[in-house]
Amino acid sequence: MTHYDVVVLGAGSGNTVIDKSFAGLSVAIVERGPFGGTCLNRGCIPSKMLIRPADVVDAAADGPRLGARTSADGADWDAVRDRVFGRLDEVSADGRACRESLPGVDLLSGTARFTGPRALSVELHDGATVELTADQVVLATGSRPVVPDIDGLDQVEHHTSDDVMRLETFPRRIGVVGGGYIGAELAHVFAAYGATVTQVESGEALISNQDHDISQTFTRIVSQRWDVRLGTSLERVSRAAGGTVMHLDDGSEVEVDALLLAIGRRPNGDLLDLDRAGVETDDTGRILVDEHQRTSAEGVWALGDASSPEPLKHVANQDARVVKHNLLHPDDLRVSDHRFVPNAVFASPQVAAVGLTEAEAREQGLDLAVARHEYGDTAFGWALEADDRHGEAAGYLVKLLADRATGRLVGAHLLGPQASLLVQPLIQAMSFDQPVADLARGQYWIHPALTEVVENALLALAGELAG
Ligand SMILES: Cc1cc2nc3c(=O)[nH]c(=O)nc-3n(C[C@H](O)[C@H](O)[C@H](O)COP(=O)(O)OP(=O)(O)OC[C@H]3O[C@@H](n4cnc5c(N)ncnc54)[C@H](O)[C@@H]3O)c2cc1C
Ligand SMILES: NC(=O)c1ccc[n+]([C@@H]2O[C@H](COP(=O)([O-])OP(=O)(O)OC[C@H]3O[C@@H](n4cnc5c(N)ncnc54)[C@H](O)[C@@H]3O)[C@@H](O)[C@H]2O)c1
Repeated sequence: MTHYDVVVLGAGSGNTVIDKSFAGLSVAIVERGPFGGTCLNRGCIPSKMLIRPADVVDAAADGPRLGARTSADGADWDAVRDRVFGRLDEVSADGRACRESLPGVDLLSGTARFTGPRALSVELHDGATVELTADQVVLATGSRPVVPDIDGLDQVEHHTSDDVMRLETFPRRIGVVGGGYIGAELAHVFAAYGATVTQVESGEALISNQDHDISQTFTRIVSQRWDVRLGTSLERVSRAAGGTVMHLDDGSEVEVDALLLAIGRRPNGDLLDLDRAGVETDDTGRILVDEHQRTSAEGVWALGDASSPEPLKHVANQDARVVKHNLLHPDDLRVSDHRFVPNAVFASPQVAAVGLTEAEAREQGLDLAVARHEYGDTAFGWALEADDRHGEAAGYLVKLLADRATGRLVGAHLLGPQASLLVQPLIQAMSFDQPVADLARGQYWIHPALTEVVENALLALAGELAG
C-alpha cells in the first residue's frame, strides 16, 4: 500500500492540476489511456484540425461565386489524417515523457477504482495491481461516447468519435447518427472531403440545444449539403456485401461504408465504484460537486466532464484551475464560476452562444428585449454573401437578448463565419456586467470588420431597451 498526498485520476485536464507548486508533496496521476485525455487525442483538437481542411475545401468550392478561379475536389484523407495524428500523437508522447521526468510525481498507466474512502486499487497495463491511499483524490475521469442498443450493431463495424477520425480508409458513404455537436462537426468534415453523408437525428432539428432560430437556420443550411433525416431513428443495422445497411424507423434503408454513432456522452464515474468512496452522483452518473468542486466525500474533488453539466474543455480547464488552488489553499477556497459558459459548434456555418436561449429567458419570465442583425446587412457581410452557394440569403445572423429590468445581455447567439470569435466581446460583457448601451456605444468598432455585425446587433438592442 502506497500513500500519497494527492492522487489524480485522469491525465486530461487532471494533468494540468499538478505543477511545480506541488513540489514537496507526493503525487500520483493515474491514466488508463493515451496521455492528454479526450481533447488532445480524440476530441476538440483533432476534430478542429480535420475541420480546417474541410473549410478550405468549402471556400475553394465557393470561389467561382466571387469570381475567383478555384475549384474543389474533396481531400486526401490519408494525408489529412496523418498530418493530424502525426502531430498529436507526438504531443501526447512528449507530454507523457515530460510528466514522467518530473520529480515527485508518479505516472501510473492503468485503470483505477475505489476500494474505500480515499483508497484505490490500480490495475496497471503491465498486469500488476497496486493499492493506493491518499489525503486528497481528484476525479478527472471524463466521459465516453454513448453507444445505443440497436439491433444488429454487434454484427457490423461501427464507430464513435473515439476512432472515426483515425479511419484507415476514407468512407465514400457515411451514416452519422446524432445531430448534436459531434454529428454536426464531423458531417461537415466528411461531406466537404467528398463523402455522401446521411445524418439521422431523432429530434426535429440539428444542434437543438441552441436557440431555436439558430438551430432551425443551421438545419436549413446544412440540409442543402447532405441528406438530413429529422425525427428519425436507426431501428436496426445489417451487413451488406458493400458495407452496412441502416434500417430507419420510417421504413427506409440506407447503405453506407461507415457508421458513426454520435448520440451523446456519459460520465465515466460509473466505472469507479464511487459508492465505496462515499462519492455521490446524480441520476445521469455525473459526480455531484459543490461550488468549490468538492464531492460529497471528504478530500475528494471532481472536475470536467466527470462532474460538469456542460462537458466542454474550457469548463474542464476552469474547474482544474479551481481544484488546483483549493488543494493548495484549504483555508482560502475559490469558487467555480459557471455563470456564463459559452459554446461553439465548428461546423459550416459556425455557431456560437453564451447565456440563455430565447425560450429559456421567456420561461424564466424575463422582460425581454430581442434584437437580430444579419451578416448580410454589414459591409463585410457583403464580401461574404457570395459564401452562400445556394443563391439564397445566407441567413447568417447575430441574435441578442437583454433583460429590460437591468439593461444587461442575458443571451447571445451567432450563426455564420467566425461566430466563435465574434461572440467573445459578448461573453466579456456578461462576465463583467457591462450595460448593453455602453458596450454598443462606449468603444470603437473597426470598420469594415465583421465585428460590425455585433456592433449593429448591440445598437439595435440598445434601441429596443431605450424604446
Ligand atoms: C469529438 C469531440 C470534439 C470536441 N470538441 C470540443 C470543442 O471543440 N470544444 C470544447 O470545449 N470541447 C470539446 N469537446 C469536449 C472536450 O473534449 C471535453 O469536455 C474535455 O476533453 C473533458 O476533459 P476532462 O479532463 O474532463 O476529461 P478527459 O479529457 O476525457 O480526461 C479523462 C481521462 O481520464 C482517464 N480515465 C477515465 N477513467 C479512468 C480510470 N478509472 N482510471 C484511470 N484513468 C481513467 C481517461 O482515459 C481520460 O484520459 C469535444 C469532445 C469530443 C469527443
Ligand atoms: N465544439 C464543441 O464544443 C464540441 C464538439 C464536439 C463534442 N463536444 C462535446 O461532446 C458532447 C457529446 O457530443 P454529441 O454530439 O455526441 O452529443 P449531443 O448531446 O451534442 O448530441 C446528441 C444528438 O443525438 C441525438 N440523438 C440521441 N439519441 C439518438 C438516436 N437514437 N438516434 C438519432 N439521434 C439521436 C440527440 O437528439 C442530439 O441531437 C457534447 O455535449 C459536447 O459537450 C463539444
